[in-house]
Amino acid sequence: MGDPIIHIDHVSKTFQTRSGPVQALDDVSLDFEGGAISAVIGQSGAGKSTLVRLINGLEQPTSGTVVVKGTDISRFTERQLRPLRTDIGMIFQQFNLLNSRTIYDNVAYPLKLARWSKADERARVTELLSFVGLTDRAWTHPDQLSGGQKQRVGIARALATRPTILLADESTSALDPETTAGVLALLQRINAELGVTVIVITHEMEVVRSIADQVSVLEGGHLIETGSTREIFARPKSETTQRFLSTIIGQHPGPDELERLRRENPGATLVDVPSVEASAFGNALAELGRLGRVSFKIVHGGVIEVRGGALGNYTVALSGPPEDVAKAAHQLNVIAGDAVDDGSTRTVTSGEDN
Ligand SMILES: Nc1ncnc2c1ncn2[C@@H]1O[C@H](COP(=O)(O)OP(=O)(O)OP(=O)(O)O)[C@@H](O)[C@H]1O
Repeated sequence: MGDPIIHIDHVSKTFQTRSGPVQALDDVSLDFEGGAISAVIGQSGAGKSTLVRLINGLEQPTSGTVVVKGTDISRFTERQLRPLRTDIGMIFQQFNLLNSRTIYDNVAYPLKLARWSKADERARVTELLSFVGLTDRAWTHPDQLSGGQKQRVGIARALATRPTILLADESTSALDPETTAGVLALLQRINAELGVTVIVITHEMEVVRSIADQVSVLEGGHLIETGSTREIFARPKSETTQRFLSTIIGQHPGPDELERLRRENPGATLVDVPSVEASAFGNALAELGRLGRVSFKIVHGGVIEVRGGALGNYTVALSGPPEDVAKAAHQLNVIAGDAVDDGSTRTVTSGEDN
């Protein structure tokens, strides 16, 4: 990893409320890589929005430091924060557009605040509306647009002052899956074509899967996992991450499914292979094929595409002479052992149980 563009160092944030202090973040240390798309995932109340507000200086940490592009902004005044605000664009779940203004004026708004000349403003807004595919809607109002189009206006506005960092706080949570895919594709273009560092805050693993290079998992104000998306998807350490993953990756069979699989595969040994690279799994199956006397069938699971490859969870039914089946189960253990730290491939039911 290169130099982090944002460095969060032992940050805690406590809010004083009438019913007592609320610790929104507890000793969080986290780096965001410049030029990457990073995601922060967590359930409601995990501390995601608080983290975003610390990055753009809307909140100050109770302790610890927030360093943006080498500058500690933790104790900055409003005046000191001004240049940072134009360098960090922000998009929101509810779009936050000005309904009484045209699309053009919404996008031009930050440029007016930054006192751009009329000519520069016009050129920039024209360029941005073309980039987000809304040139023909410049003179309409937000209430005439669909949710996806409104978010595109939000994105154009966020990019107006040419920020190098874009914070997207639940930017697709109000959108249907198809529209979400369009907005995520746009965020990828912003990252790839404009070189903008994108930080996506979400409670949806599907958003992480489809665009994030890196992911950090927050729970109850604690950072419980951080790393490359591929690594975390292949080796989820915490139960929370596993739960998030189970929403998108083929799950391990539950007790009822296991019962059904046993009924449908009498005499077979069922082996569960968690979160393994699809290519490694394919190679392992080819090896099993060479054992000759073992027949195998994938009876449960699924494969997902993540940045840089495919990962899957599989349950395999093995049948044949017991010693060969044991050997085959061992081979599956070996590939999963490469994939997960605890080598947690398990034989969930052996042929002898039936
Ligand atoms: N200004 C505030 N005053 C008091 N408590 C706050 C404030 N902001 C956040 N909190 C509390 O801090 C905790 C973390 O909130 P935060 O909004 O950061 O979580 P989140 O992960 O973004 O959740 P959500 O997705 O629901 O917004 C919650 O318990 C919340 O009630």
